[in-house]
Amino acid sequence: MGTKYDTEKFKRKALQVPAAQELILNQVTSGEIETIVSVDSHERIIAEAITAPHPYPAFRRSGMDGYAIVAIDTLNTDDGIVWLKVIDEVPCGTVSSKIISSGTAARIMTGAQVPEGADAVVMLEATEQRNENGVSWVGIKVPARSGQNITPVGFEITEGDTLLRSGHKIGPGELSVLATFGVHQIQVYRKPVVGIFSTGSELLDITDPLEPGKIRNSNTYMLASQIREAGGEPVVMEAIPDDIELARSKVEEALQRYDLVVTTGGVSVGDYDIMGDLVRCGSMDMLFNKVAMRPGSVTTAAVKDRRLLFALSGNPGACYVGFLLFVRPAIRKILGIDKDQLLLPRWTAELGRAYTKVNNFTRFVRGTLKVTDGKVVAYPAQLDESSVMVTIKDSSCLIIIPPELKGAAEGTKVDVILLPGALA
Ligand SMILES: Nc1nc2c(c(=O)[nH]1)N[C@H]1C(S)=C(S)[C@@H](COP(=O)(O)OP(=O)(O)OC[C@H]3O[C@@H](n4cnc5c(N)ncnc54)[C@H](O)[C@@H]3O)O[C@H]1N2
Ligand code: MOO
Ligand SMILES: [Mg+2]
Repeated sequence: MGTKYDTEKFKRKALQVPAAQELILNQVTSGEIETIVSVDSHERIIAEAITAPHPYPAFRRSGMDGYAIVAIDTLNTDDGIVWLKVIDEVPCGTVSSKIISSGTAARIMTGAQVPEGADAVVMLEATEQRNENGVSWVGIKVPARSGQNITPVGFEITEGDTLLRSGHKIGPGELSVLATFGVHQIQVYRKPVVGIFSTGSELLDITDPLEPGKIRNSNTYMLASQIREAGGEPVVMEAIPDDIELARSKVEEALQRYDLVVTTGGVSVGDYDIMGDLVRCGSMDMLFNKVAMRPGSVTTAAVKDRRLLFALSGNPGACYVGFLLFVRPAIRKILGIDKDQLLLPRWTAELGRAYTKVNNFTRFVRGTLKVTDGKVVAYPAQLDESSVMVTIKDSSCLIIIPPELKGAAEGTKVDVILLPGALA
C-alpha cells in the first residue's frame, strides 16, 4: 500500500497558518441565498439589509400605569394636590378619541397610546382617586414634568433606519427586531452541506463492542458538532477502511454532492496513510499538505471543481484544531459572514502555568481561561498531545506558543484563540 509514492511522501513544504488560511479563503465565495420564515431563522446568517418600515415606537407610549395629563396643570398646587377630571380610560391596544386639555386626565395603562393633548403620565402611586356623582377625579400629588413617562415616537428606531445588515447572525435580539417590524420572511445564506468521513481500518462505530486493537470513531461525531456550530449542515458518512481506491471513489462522489468534504486520518507518512497519497496523486489540486503548526502539522487541503476537500489528521487533538483553523473559516465565508469575523477571536492572556514543550512549529495548546483579579489567565491543559481526546471538552481557548518562545514561563503574555462557546 502506498509504496509507489514513497519518495514523494516526505517532501512536504510547511506553510504558516495565516498563509494556509488565506489559500483556503481565496477558494471560497459566499454561497447561495434562500428565503425562509423569520421565526425559523435562529442562528442563520441574514443575506439582505433590513430597514425599518415604520418608527418604533410607532405611537407615544405610556411607560406607567397611571394618568395622562397636561403637565403644566400640576405646577400650581394649593394644598399639595391638583384635582383633574378623568374623561377616559385607555387600556393597551386602544386609542382614545378624547383630547386631554387643561383640567382633564385619562386613566392609562403601561404600553397604551397616550391621548392627544396629554404631555405627561403620572404613575398611579402618586395619585388619589375620588368619585363624585358618577364623575371620577384624580388628585395629582407631585408636580409633573412635560414628557414624563412618555416614550416618544421613534425613540428606538426612526423609519428607514438600518435594522440588520447582511452577514449578521440571527439571535434573540435580531428575532425581536424582525417580529417587531413584521418582517416575517427573510433571505438567509443556505447552510453549506459538509460531508464527513473518517478513514481507518481500526475504526468501530459508536454502537460496536470494543475489539482488540480497535477504537471507536469519535472524530466523525466531533466534526459533525463542530460543523453545526460553524453554521453548516453535516452529513455523516460511514467510516472507510484504509483502502485508497475506495477512499478515492468516496471522496470524488462526496465532492460532487456536498459543498465541502472533510475527512480524518491517513494524512501522515505511514504505510496506510491513504489520504496523503490520494490528494497528492489524485485528480484534485493540492493547496497544502503541511502546516507549521502543532497539532495538525499534516493537515491537508485540496480543491476540485471549486469544491474544497479538507483531509484532517486522525489524531483527535489535531483534527479538532485543524477544523477550527481551516474548515470553520471556510464555512463562515460561504455563509456570507463579515470578513473580519471569519476567524475565531483572539485575546491576550497571561500564562497561568509554565508550558515547557519546545517545537519548531507554532503550538496551539488547549487551555482554560479564567479571569483572576481582572486579569485574563490561560492555563494549558495537563494533557495536550495531538492524540489526546479527553481534554478537548474542558478547553475554552487555544494558547498560541510560537517556536521562538522555546516554551513559556508562568506569567508570559500569550495570544489565545477563544474557542466557540468560550464566553457561554
Ligand atoms: N513517521 C512519522 N509518523 C508520524 C508523523 C510524522 O511526521 N512522521 N506525524 C505524526 C503526527 S504529528 C500525526 S498528527 C499523526 C497523523 O496521523 P494521520 O493523520 O495519518 O492519522 P492516522 O494515522 O489515521 O491516525 C492517527 C491516530 O488517530 C486515530 N484516529 C484516526 N481516526 C480516528 C477517528 N475517526 N476517531 C478517533 N481516532 C481516530 C488513529 O487510531 C491513530 O491513533 O501521525 C503521526 N505519525
Ligand atoms: O500533525 Mo500532529 O502535529 O501531532 O497533530
Ligand atoms: Mg497515519
